[in-house]
Amino acid sequence: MSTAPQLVVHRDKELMAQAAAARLITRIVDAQSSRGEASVVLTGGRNGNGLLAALAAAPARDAIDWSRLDLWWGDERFLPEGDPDRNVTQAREALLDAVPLDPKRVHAMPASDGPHGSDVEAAAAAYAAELDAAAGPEDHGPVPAFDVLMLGVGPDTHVASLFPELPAVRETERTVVGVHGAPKPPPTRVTLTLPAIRAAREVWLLAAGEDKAEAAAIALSGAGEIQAPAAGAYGRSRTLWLLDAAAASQLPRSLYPPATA
Ligand SMILES: O=C(O)[C@H](O)[C@@H](O)[C@H](O)[C@H](O)COP(=O)(O)O
Repeated sequence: MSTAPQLVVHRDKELMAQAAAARLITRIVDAQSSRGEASVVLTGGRNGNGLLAALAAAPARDAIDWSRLDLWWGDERFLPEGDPDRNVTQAREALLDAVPLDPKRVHAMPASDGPHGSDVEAAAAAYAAELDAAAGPEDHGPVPAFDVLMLGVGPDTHVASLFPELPAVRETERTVVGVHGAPKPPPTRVTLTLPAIRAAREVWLLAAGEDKAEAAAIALSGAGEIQAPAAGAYGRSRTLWLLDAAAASQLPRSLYPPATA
């Protein structure tokens, strides 16, 4: 059952990142107060890392009990450990190295020089097994019901490493797959699939900047998920698009309230 997307439009990308960070703090604190822990899926890219940097700078940052937060990734560039282009490397620089996380709860996707070597399919299968092991009886399938799963939106409407028309976006069974020939470098990646994304309680799509305006308009206009993967990304109880005015500039005004501050 897909949840209709809710849109929030902010003045500019800086304010969008700050507001999204504040929203994430509240969501994590609420989950931790009701369940004793929280789980969040991070995304790579400028908007995703911008949110993490805003979170690092947020005055209320440490309302989060970092020791009871599980972090997962929606995708990862299949590069050696520590490569500056890996999403986990950039997340560490933006936030993770500044907060007292429990290392056992930071679930980075395998690197290309890890135990699976250059076998990206084996790396994907290992991450799928880790997700399955973390899922509980109350979850819906072999993936934890993440509290928030965040996705940057590419100019071609890709999310995670699910690119239009490529095999990964067509996957209906596996939760994690390898990607070859990604149009956004590097070409080899590991990614959650749409079934895994849809296990999340809430899916937040981040789109800021003029270069996202066409993608947002296409994805929110009823396009199919194979041609526009962002259109297929929705949560079990909430699907939230967080945009800035530039990224929302091609959307019908009827889709969202007047831009908030
Ligand atoms: O590994 C990646 O590159 C990201 O996970 C990717 O899905 C990203 O979120 C989008 O391409 C948007 O990136 P920008 O925010 O930089 O436009």
